[in-house]
Amino acid sequence: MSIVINVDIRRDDFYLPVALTLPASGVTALFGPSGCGKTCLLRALAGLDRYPEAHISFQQTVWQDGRLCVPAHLRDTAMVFQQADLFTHLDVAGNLQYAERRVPSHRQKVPLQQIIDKLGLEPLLKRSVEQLSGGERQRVSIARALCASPRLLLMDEPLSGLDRDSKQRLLPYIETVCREFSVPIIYVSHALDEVARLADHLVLLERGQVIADGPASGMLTRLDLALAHDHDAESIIDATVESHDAQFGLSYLASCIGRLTVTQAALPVGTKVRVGIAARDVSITLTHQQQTSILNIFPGVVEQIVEFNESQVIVRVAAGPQSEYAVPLLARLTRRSSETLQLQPGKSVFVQAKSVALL
Ligand SMILES: Nc1ncnc2c1ncn2[C@@H]1O[C@H](COP(=O)(O)OP(=O)(O)OP(=O)(O)O)[C@@H](O)[C@H]1O
Repeated sequence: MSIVINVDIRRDDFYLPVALTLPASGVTALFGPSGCGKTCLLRALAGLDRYPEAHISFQQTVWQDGRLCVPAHLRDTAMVFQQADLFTHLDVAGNLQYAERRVPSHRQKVPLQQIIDKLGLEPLLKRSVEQLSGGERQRVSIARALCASPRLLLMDEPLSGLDRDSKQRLLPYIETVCREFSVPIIYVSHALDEVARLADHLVLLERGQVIADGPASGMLTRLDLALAHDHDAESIIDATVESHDAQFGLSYLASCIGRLTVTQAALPVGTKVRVGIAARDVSITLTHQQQTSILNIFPGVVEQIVEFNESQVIVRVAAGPQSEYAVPLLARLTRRSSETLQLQPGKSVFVQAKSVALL
């Protein structure tokens, strides 16, 4: 099941050739700097802008094949923009009901109450739009988009107008939408922290060019891409809450590289989470250290080493139980340490993560 996009985007002197096959599940982030063409690509997918000779299909449905073009309102997509465009003359409930009424009768509707419950909107239903905070408005916008029972949700920097706290509060709701309603999301952003938290698949754009695309954990740690060279570069790991240790204020997570230890999280056992490990917080040893304060230590094998600056290198290690090194992790070390340990591709090592953060 995939989304196929073949389109040459032309806007005055801007040109972006796109040939992508994306998964029709999970969150796919379109990531890149301002002006690289993220919104243009999203609009082409939504059918808001048309380009001749394009081929766009969603699962088995062809949305455009050259001149044959399904108009935007028949593509079963819904959009959430940077600024919530809610009807100000209606209260929150009115906005949701309006969207729900517009779903064509042949389409299966997502029950409105389910959307209200999952997005925690019950206390806001009678509020006028003007009485909502920025974060609440965006939450209502997401709910309204869901009321349209879309097969694909398109989000254009939905968090960029919000402060840090509002953003942190809204992010879990976006995950909820994708998981609980099984709606794939195409998510435009130029914020690396949002992408690390949300994306399953990542499309990297630079001005007028699709640089690369692939599963997010691999893309964030590819040493030939700029993301791994960012000062705040991190590796991501999907995990499940396994148990809590109240005595020490810790939580233990099951992941495919082994058991992770994090600061105790108020999450039920079984909750799916994602953790981030900053490259600057990872060190490498040749033997499994026993007498150390570090709790997160995993075996791995060095895949690649590149220069970060004149004194530091970035090492990409495939970590996990031997014979199935599954997860790429980045470590930023001094060049001197790398030479002292004689690190080279293929060498077996242990990665030690000083800090593992729930995203
Ligand atoms: N309607 C238009 N007419 C002419 N040029 C346009 C039009 N829309 C976009 N462009 C140009 O296309 C390029 C890509 O724009 P786009 O909005 O897709 O970038 P973006 O990556 O979404 O940027 P941002 O993160 O700032 O929103 C830019 O150079 C922009 O000026």
